[in-house]
Amino acid sequence: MGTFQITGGKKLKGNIIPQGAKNEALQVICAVLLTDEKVTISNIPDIRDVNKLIDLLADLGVSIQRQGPGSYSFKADDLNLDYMTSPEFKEKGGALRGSIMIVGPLLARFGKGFIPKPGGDKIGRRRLDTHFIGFQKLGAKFRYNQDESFYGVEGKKLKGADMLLDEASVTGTANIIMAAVLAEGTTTIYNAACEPYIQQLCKMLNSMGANIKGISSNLLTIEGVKELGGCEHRILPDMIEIGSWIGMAAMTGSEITIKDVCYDELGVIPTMFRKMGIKLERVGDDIHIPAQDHYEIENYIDGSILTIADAPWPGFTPDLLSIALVVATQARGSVLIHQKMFESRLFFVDKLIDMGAQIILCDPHRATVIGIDKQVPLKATTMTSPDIRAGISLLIAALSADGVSTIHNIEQIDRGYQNIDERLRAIGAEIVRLD
Ligand SMILES: CC(=O)N[C@H]1[C@@H](OP(=O)(O)OP(=O)(O)OC[C@H]2O[C@@H](n3ccc(=O)[nH]c3=O)[C@H](O)[C@@H]2O)O[C@H](CO)[C@@H](O)[C@@H]1O
Ligand SMILES: C=C(OP(=O)(O)O)C(=O)O
Repeated sequence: MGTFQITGGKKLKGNIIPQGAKNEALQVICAVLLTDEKVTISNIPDIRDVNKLIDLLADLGVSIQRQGPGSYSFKADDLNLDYMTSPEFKEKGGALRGSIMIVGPLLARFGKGFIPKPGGDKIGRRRLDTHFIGFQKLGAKFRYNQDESFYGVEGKKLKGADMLLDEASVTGTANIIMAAVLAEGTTTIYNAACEPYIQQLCKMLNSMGANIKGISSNLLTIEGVKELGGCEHRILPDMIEIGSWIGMAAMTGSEITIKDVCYDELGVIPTMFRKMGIKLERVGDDIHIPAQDHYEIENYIDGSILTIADAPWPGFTPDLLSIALVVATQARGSVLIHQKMFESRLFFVDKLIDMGAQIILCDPHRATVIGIDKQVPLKATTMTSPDIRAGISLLIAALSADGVSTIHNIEQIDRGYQNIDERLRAIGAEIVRLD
């Protein structure tokens, strides 16, 4: 279990370049399985989850070449499908959430796809019904081995279908799209997720020869094609990292410029941080956050307390709620944080309370934060990162705190943040990685 030791209270200053988006990378890397031609993807983040997925594809027989930093070419022309029933796959395939998205492409191209129950954060129940109901609508047969928690779908000839998803699942939508692009006929997916990750996947698939319409809406129409070819694709900057750096700048009172953010793809994220009183300026395609001693949370027009709640895109992403929560602890004013999607993502507030934050955990989904307006800094402490976004939130708290904090289980942070200690040291943070 790795550990960070952080000496808090330092002002940070400088530029930070966001990594490529983790959740987009996991989708588009799975999409290389849809063709036997070469697919080159750039801006791939060098993080644990993505590297595990790349390893998994290599084990499946995809030839992978590193073209340069963050750039890989993939050629899925000689796959070993028997690997999917091997004990090794049953162990490795379940190590991350994103691996579930190999099932759609394998089903579409080879008529079968298997996966052990996928991992990812333990942040509440994370069902997979949407994925498998979608595959069944396309004509696949589903089976689930409860003893081994092993999922499988088979179907030699998928047929386009109309479907209304039971929920706008991000990975579920991606999986169904990747199955439908090679199905015979037309598929419509209503209540589709439309996060930038999904939009990027659809654009990539169209450049491979797919025919997807309605991109960026919740109604996708897909005309199946016989085969897909190679392409080149660049991953967007990670919007969750960008939000994390905005929060970090505000909490530590630092002046930071986040470079090349693809601002137009950020949806409500900048607005939400502005509602928390954080000044941020768009400069070209950068975000500049000036040093601020105070920031004040806005109330609603009628004077009532602001709620920050997650929702499927274009709503506020659940992956930034923990960060909004930690930022609120040092704001002037109060806010209700309502994590609607996941039921176990707010328990890390105990640690913030130990550090001196004023938070009332109303129930597993809601926490009221009474900001202390930086009158007293948080106190350093020892903590363990329960999940990726709680982990980064605790790290931000530690950077702002008075004294030396220790965070254990930093593998959770490394899952999604590339070289984080080195990048933060480059802008003045005092953070040491202990093994
Ligand atoms: C690898 C990857 O891409 N992971 C992301 C993906 O996970 P993932 O695709 O696994 O998450 P889903 O979108 O399927 O669902 C997330 C949770 O929200 C609930 N739900 C979902 C949609 C909805 O309309 N109502 C609802 O309540 C689900 O029941 C589930 O508990 O999307 C999540 C939601 O943005 C993000 O937190 C994850 O970072
Ligand atoms: C919950 C997340 O990731 P995963 O779906 O991989 O667990 C996340 O990125 O915040």
